[in-house]
Amino acid sequence: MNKEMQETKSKSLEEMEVGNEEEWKKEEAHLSSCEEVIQSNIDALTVQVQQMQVQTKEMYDNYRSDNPELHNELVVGMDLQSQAEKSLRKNLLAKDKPYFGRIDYMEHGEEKEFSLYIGKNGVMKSPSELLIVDWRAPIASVYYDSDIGESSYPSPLGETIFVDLGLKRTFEIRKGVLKDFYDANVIANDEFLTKYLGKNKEAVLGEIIATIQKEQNDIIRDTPWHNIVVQGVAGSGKTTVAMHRISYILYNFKEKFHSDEFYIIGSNKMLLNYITGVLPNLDVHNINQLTMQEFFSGLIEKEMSMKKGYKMTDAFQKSRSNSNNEVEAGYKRVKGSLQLLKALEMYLEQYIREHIPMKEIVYKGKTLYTAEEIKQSLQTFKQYSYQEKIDMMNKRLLTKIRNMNEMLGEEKEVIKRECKLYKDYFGKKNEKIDLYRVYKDFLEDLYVNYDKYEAAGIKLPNNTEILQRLKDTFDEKEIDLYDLGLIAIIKKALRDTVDFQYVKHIVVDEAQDFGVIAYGILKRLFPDCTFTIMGDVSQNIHYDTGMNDWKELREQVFNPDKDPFYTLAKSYRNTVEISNYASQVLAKCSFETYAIDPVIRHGQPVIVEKYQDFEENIEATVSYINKIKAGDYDTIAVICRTVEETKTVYEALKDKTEVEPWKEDMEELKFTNGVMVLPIHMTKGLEFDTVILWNPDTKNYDYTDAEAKLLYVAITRALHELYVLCYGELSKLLV
Ligand SMILES: Nc1ncnc2c1ncn2[C@@H]1O[C@H](COP(=O)(O)OP(=O)(O)OP(=O)(O)O)[C@@H](O)[C@H]1O
Repeated sequence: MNKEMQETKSKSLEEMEVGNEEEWKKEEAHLSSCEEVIQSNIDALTVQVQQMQVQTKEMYDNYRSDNPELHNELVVGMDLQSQAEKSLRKNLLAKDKPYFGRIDYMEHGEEKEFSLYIGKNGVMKSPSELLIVDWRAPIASVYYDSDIGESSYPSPLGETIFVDLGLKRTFEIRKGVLKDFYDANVIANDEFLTKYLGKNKEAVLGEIIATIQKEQNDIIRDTPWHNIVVQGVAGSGKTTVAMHRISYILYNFKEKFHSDEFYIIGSNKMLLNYITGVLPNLDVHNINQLTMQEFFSGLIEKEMSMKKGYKMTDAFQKSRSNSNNEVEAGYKRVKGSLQLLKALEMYLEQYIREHIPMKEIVYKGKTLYTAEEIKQSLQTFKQYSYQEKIDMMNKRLLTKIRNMNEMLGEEKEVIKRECKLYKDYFGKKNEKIDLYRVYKDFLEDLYVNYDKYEAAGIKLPNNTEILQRLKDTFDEKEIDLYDLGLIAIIKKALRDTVDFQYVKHIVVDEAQDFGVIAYGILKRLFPDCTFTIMGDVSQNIHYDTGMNDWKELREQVFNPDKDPFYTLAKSYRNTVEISNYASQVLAKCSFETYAIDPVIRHGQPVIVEKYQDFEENIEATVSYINKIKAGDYDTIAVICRTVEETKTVYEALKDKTEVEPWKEDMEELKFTNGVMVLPIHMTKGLEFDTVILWNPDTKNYDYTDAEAKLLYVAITRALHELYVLCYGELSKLLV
């Protein structure tokens, strides 16, 4: 929809909705009374904060570490100051747009109707009187969950409170002026959403607090005490919902969850920057955001020194995502499979058994430990690493030796000497375990002793070429994120467990792109951490390694009885025309797909054009880009199949029209307004006003499930317009 259409649309809505002049006046009066309160809060808090800053400075200047009273005063003073600053910040944020929603409701059994205004931030009129309720508060759930009539919400104490919802109103307020409002019983949901979705796209993910839908609200407000897995079609709001969920959790569970214990994991930096850009707006600060590769390598930081000469491989740089070569495909599948993790765990158990002496310890004629007791002790220290086990067992043994010698009345010197003899009995303190070496040995063992793993029920491919490829790749010092994750497993099992205690919640976006093994590894490394997993198996761009269904993750990594699985079918991003075009691609696949239910928002038809050759295709691309730029849209992507093709197209375009500069290291790319020429895998999770799909011909996209997933990703990046410009024979997936 162009700007003109948008304006006509909102005008007609205004006419429909603002019939009731009296209501309009009341709302205007309410808004200005709120604004007055907010302004007076701001004035009072500004003074308060200034005074507190002076007091805190004084306390600092007079601080003496030997005066505990002064210390306490300083701590309390700083706490009060930060609360006042926070309050001031909230009021300042509320100034231009104090609220977006209102609910009128009556609790069952009560006679009084309450009217609550809901905003991005809660604002108090006085210490005991609420002016605006925060969207994350339990009662605000009613706004998102229900239409007019019966509804309920969970009280902070966990009981369900039933209410009758009499009014649900959404406001449009700009710079403190009421522009419009809509009542839920008057305007159809899709029509209402269309107003929000027709807008141009900035190169940042937006917040949706005014229009969160019930099925999204359920996910946002689900407890952080268990894991959740969300399958949502392209554009169904997975990423947006995940960011709002973080905000919700940090607001409602502040005692238990702190932002620095939260991790957002994504597939590349550009995506991470794009999605986390919304967080400050949602009152979330100091969250960790990392690619999976960075996350794993951070856990084995010391080992990561490049002096070892290992280089990271990028599946896309090297080859196309689907593999015709059986060994290559098999290799990728093993890399992503839980079986490899199980095999490593079996190897590590064996390693520990072989390295810790298990035989009876007889000392001065007396048995200090039977072999069985040693075995049992190891069992007791199960959650500890090999090194920690050794240290604890050595300590226990030394105590026994010391006690025995003391009982025998030995001299101190003798006892010292005896203890020295046994101090490393179970193994050395700070054993220098080379984690890479252990991993290398494991891969060798897998190759040589395949039968042993098979006998233990571990299902590895019975193909020596694949096992050889596993070991050779690592020998050639090529390493990927799964290797890093497995090395982290070795670190936790053999060296120390302390580095693995500070992660409370992990959110993974585009989760389908990682093999299920990545989640197995994370769960083993952080057993007490919970996960929010967001993905769409139809968008798995690492076909052989990533996940093409959720079964294994749900059943083998998580607990399907405890950890809920959600599906999101409504798609908010694309016009109906683009969404239908994407659905047709999925319909050609053999895998089970999830139905897409687009919000009814129409745009221009998808344009599919055929050209003679590369040059003509470039000319057409330039001409469309110029036309689009002259119009209303700000973000444009030319999406190519591979990195090499992207570079060629970029080189051909750059002198003919303005495009974002090329980056050899794609991790340095930043999502900006303007024209970006990108390979498909870099567009994951992003959205653009307009997409030009570059040459989707039969050579670029075979008629396979893997290629269909790639095309589906590319097509669904477009919000308003899609141009398919091809000079080869159009891929069979698109006809
Ligand atoms: N309830 C909503 N109200 C308004 N806009 C919404 C709503 N939910 C999602 N959107 C919009 O839909 C678009 C897609 O959202 P998002 O990127 O979170 O989807 P996604 O499921 O992660 O997509 P993909 O899997 O294709 O990357 C965004 O522009 C987002 O603002």
